[in-house]
This record gives sequence, structure tokens and C-alpha cells, in this order.
Amino acid sequence: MRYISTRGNAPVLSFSDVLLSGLAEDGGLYLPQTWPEFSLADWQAMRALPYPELAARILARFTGSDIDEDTLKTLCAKAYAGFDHPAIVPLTQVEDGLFVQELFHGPTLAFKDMAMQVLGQLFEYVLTQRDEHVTIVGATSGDTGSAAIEACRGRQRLSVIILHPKGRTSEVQRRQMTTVREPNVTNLAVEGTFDDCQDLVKSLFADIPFRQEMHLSAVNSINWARIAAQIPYYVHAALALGAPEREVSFAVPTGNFGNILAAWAARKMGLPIRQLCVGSNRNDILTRFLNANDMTIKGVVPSLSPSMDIQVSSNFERLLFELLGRDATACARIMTGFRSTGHMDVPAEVWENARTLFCGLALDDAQTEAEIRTLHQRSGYMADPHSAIGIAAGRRFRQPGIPMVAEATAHPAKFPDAMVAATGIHPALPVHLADLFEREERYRTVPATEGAIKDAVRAAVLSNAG
Ligand SMILES: Cc1ncc(COP(=O)(O)O)c(C=O)c1O
Ligand SMILES: N[C@@H](CCOP(=O)(O)O)C(=O)O
Repeated sequence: MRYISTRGNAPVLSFSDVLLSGLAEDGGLYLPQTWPEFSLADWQAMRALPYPELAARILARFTGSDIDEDTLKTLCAKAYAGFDHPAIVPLTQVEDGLFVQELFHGPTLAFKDMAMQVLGQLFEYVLTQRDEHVTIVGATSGDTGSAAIEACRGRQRLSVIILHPKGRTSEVQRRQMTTVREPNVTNLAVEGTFDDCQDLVKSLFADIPFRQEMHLSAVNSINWARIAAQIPYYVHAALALGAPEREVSFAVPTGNFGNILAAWAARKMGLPIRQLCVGSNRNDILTRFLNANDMTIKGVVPSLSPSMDIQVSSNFERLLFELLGRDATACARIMTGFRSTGHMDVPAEVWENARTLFCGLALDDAQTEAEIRTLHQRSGYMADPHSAIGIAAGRRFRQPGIPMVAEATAHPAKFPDAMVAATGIHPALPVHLADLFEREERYRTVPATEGAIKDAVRAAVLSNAG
């Protein structure tokens, strides 16, 4: 299996090289050169598999000859061993035809663990084989950071540096990152938004000499391995609800567009998915696009669902590339225009094509709070603000006879203030995080400049080497 860049001007790489390099050298994102497909019988055979084996079966199509399915089985078994639910990704019916799939049973209580725990294993495996070390630089709006730190902490072959937007995550989210003591972990509180953090990470990758000198790698969903490891839970839910003989729809609270892109990839591989519904908060660039072909950047505004306070959804580029018929030149032109003008000029036929599958609903904070409250009153289900947005989108677009699965992406205990305001209940943190507020924090505040981040990365790499 080989991978190509959405901008057409970077080397074609194998899975392991894509894993280690993260972003393509031309600024584009890697995608499989050809999409693997599963037959009806292949899907049916997966129904009987425990989740880690299902994940290994799907990932094996993406790793190709770099990592075989048996090795992946071992790595996935280790990755999911620490999850606190026997089903790993339990599915619950909350309303007629509306299901919730919980993706937050990993160590950091958000869906990021689903892929990040696998990535930790993959990095360890590939770096040991090659006897190499990499420096992971990641941007987070709240959840990717702690999941990456948890997956990489204490690993000799990895240094991890995480940029979070200062004051814009929940306190639980910040403490989950900043109270980790292992010396290979560095936290930077950036004076800016998540988009600033993500841009800074990309600018470090664009400086090829710096990237090579520091052996940079990525754990954000710009890294294809993240998306690949997010595909299996869509397959798991769909098979549980009657696929491949029956269609299923998904509603996904969306920010960087990585999670829903994984569902799109599952469909590309033959999973019968009818609809993909984007849920947004007030940072509603994606729903404005879907509803009116308006992809114009407005300032990022803080919301009750801080992990989705994003305006530049990196993975949209992968969908755009596909909808343009894999025309990398057109994709590069549109993406460059977007970054210079703040407006993405999506051809009308591409927009119409996107709308045949995707739909979008945006909720403001008052609507999000009302959704959490009513859902709790009606069904007893406690959804965190992100998941609540997905559930609202799922209800809005559900079609008769087609099960709708809303992805629950975070545990409510990560957002206690919103939960208390909506339900009067303060959800407890699980035992392993019960003393989170007594742990000492370690982080440095830095301006949102490339120079400041480069200095911090150099310092972290030097101190780890010494
Ligand atoms: C809890 C939660 N829900 C939803 C999202 C949005 O997911 P994506 O960025 O993959 O669209 C995020 C952040 O990525 C998140 O942390
Ligand atoms: N919501 C994310 C933002 C980064 O998303 P990613 O999937 O690209 O890592 C977060 O919580 O950090």
C-alpha cells in the first residue's frame, strides 16, 4: 500500500513512512493511492471479531507489507487492554432509531484514545525496527493533547510537545496534559486559538531543514494513521446494526473533520452508509459550507464544546481532493487560495456532490445546554456538550428505517461546568483521575510565533537527548 499527497508534489510513501512523517512535504495530506475494499463476505466475517481483532483486520489493509495482520492483532490488543468497558465502543439506543456509540472509554476519556493508543504502539514498533527517535509536535483544542501524551509518555524513542490554546480548554482537559511528569512530555500554552496552534505546527513541518533536523512527526489527524485507526468503530457499529445487509447513518460532532472523514473512508471501502451528519457549535464553518457553500473563516469563538472551537478543518482537504476527482493541482490551488483569502472557492458541482452524503447542523451554547438537559430528562443519558451536538444532529436528520448512530466523543466529567448547568449533576472523574486537581501542573506560556515554538521544540529535544 502506497500513499500520495493531496497536493501532488511530495514523495509517494509507504504506511510506516507516512506514520513517521505526518504531513506531506508539499503541505498536503497523505491518502491511500487506491482505496482498499471489502466484499460482502469480508464484512460478514468481521461481525464475529472482538474489537481489537476487527481493528487489526481493517488496519492491515492500510499497512500493507509494512506490518502484517498478526502483528497488528498484538498491537491492537495492547492498545485496547486498558479500556474500562468490555465492549470498548458500547452502543446504546437513546431514542427510537437513534443510537449512541461511546468512544470515551480509554484512559483520557475522549475518542482520541481510540486511535492514539494504537498510534503509540505503532510508533514503538516501527521506531524499534528502524532504531530511530522522533519528535512529535501536536496541536490540541483539548483532547488530542492528553491522548497523545498518554500514548507516548515514558517512551524512549519519542519526545512529545503539545501546543494548547491558553485558557481555551476545560480545566480537566488542561490538567490531564500538564500534570504528566515524564520528561519526554512538554506542554506549551500558546497565546492564541487552536487554529493558531495548528498553523504553527504546520509551519514547523513546512520548514524542511528544521523538520529533518528535529525528526518531526505528527499525531494530529493530519497523520493518516490517525484516520485509519478511527475507521474500525464505524464498522463495528454498522455491523451491530445490520450492515452489510442494511444501511446505517452516522452523526458526528465535528471540528478538524478527522472523525467524520474516517466514516467516509469506511463507506469508500464498501460499508453501506446512507448519511454522514456533521454537528457543529458556533464555529460553524462546516455547516455553513454544507448548507450554503459558504466556507469563510470567521474568528474562533469559545463555546461549551471547546474541543470543536476550530475554523480551519484540516481533513476537509482530503475530502476535497476526492470530490475533485483526485485533481491535486486544483486541490492545491483551492487550499492555497483559502489560506490567503480566508474563503474557500469550492466548485458548485463539488458542493452539490458533498451534499448528497453530508448534512450539517450547528447548535449555539443555549441549544447545546438544552439538548443535554432534555436528553437527560427524557432518557437518563448524560451526554457531554460535544456528544450532545452530535445527538441533536442525528435526531434532526434521522430517516425512517435507517438506524442513526451518534458518536459520543467525550466523557461528561471532562466538562463539569456545562454538565452542572444543564442537569445539576457533577459527573465524577474515574478513579485513575480522582486526584487530578491535587496534582502539580507543568507548562510554559509562549507567544503564537514560529520562532517561540521552534525554540521550545529545540530545547525539549536537547533536554531529552541529555
Ligand atoms: C470531544 C471531541 N468531540 C469532537 C471533536 C471533533 O472531532 P474532529 O476534529 O475529528 O472533527 C473533538 C476534537 O477533535 C473532540 O475532542
Ligand atoms: N479537537 C481536537 C483538535 C485536534 O484534532 P485532531 O483530531 O486533528 O488531532 C483536540 O481535542 O485537540
